[in-house]
Amino acid sequence: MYIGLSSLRIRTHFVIPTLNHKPKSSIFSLLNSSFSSMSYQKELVAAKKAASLAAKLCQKVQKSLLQSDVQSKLDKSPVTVADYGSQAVVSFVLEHELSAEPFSLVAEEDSGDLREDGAQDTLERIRVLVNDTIASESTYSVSPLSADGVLAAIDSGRSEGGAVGRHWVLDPIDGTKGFVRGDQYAIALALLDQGRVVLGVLACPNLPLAPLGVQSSAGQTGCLFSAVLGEGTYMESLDGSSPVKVNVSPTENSEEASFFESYEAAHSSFDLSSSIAKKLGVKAPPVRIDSQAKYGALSRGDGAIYLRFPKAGYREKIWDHAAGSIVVTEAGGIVSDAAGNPLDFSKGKYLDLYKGIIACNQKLMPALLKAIQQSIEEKAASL
Ligand SMILES: Nc1ncnc2c1ncn2[C@@H]1O[C@H](COP(=O)(O)O)[C@@H](O)[C@H]1OP(=O)(O)O
Ligand SMILES: [Mg+2]
Ligand SMILES: [Mg+2]
Ligand SMILES: [Mg+2]
Repeated sequence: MYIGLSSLRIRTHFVIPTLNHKPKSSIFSLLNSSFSSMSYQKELVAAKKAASLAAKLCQKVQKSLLQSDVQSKLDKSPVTVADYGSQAVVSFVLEHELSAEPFSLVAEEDSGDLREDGAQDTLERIRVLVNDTIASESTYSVSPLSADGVLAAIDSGRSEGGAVGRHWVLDPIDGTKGFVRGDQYAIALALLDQGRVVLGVLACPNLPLAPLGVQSSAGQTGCLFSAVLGEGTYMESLDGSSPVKVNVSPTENSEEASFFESYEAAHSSFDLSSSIAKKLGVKAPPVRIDSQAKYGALSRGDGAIYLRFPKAGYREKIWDHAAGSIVVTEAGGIVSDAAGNPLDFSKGKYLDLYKGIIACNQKLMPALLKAIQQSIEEKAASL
């Protein structure tokens, strides 16, 4: 159902919940029951193993990152040996663990630059990293990958995704700028089934296990979030601990709700988020961290709202939100575009959306959508 708010049509999640939120109408119930009767346990085990191993590789590289490890892509964004290595490891583990299933992977990186003249040293560094990481997993007794094997593993991420069949969706390092800075980043892996996210895993090697802002005595970092449709969201330590169920903040009071946004000012309009926060009466300053670690932190209630408004013309990719969105929705939250429309992961690599991406709990959503619309109108009027 939509309500008119000025010229914008706003989908009222709080009236008709998304498919993840036990909708009442019969068509939604039918759809949901057909998905929830499916088990994704084997896929979940494989995804957790793949993301954890890739996290090991990334942690090793981040500890001693060399200047030569970081390159620039055509769009000027950074890519490192760890982005490539992580993609190769995830691709290898998924194919190995799920060899009986058809395999389709939509992933951020491709091997184009690594096949150029002069990239041999970088490729060799990646090959050694990938083989060392795979060898550290005692259940794999496979011969080491050749350079061609590594290139092929990276390139198995070339699928376009879509609304038919199953597709894995991977960001091997989400938040590469944070990774290079020594800050937050995530390995984000999700599974689409008939265009819908049914499973998501987020490995966040630098995220404290204790809630942000709370000092734990041990100060342990490294979280693994996982979610399967209809089964809730769980967090465990990347070092191995029992998963605990997590939930988004239950707050109904927007004045006490803190919000997350990008660390990088180029990734999101801070002006717009500040205007929205002011309208909601938010008192706390924004919590700015890189990557989908924001979705993980939101899923366990560290903050209550996530705001992301990229510059006009920037197209969001599915691997930047697929895992994070199910981690939040299965923890009881809502993820939508700035007009309240659910994100549609069935259209290939890109998300078509209005203005940006927001997330919070169901009770805060109506006030948040209203504040966003007012702020957008005021900004347009001031131009
Ligand atoms: N100009 C941009 N605007 C918005 N997001 C961007 C931009 N350039 C890269 N990104 C992507 O934004 C995400 C991280 O943003 P943030 O930390 O702000 O949430 C990453 O997925 C990053 O890609 P990448 O996966 O290559 O790091
Ligand atoms: Mg990138
Ligand atoms: Mg990304
Ligand atoms: Mg990335």
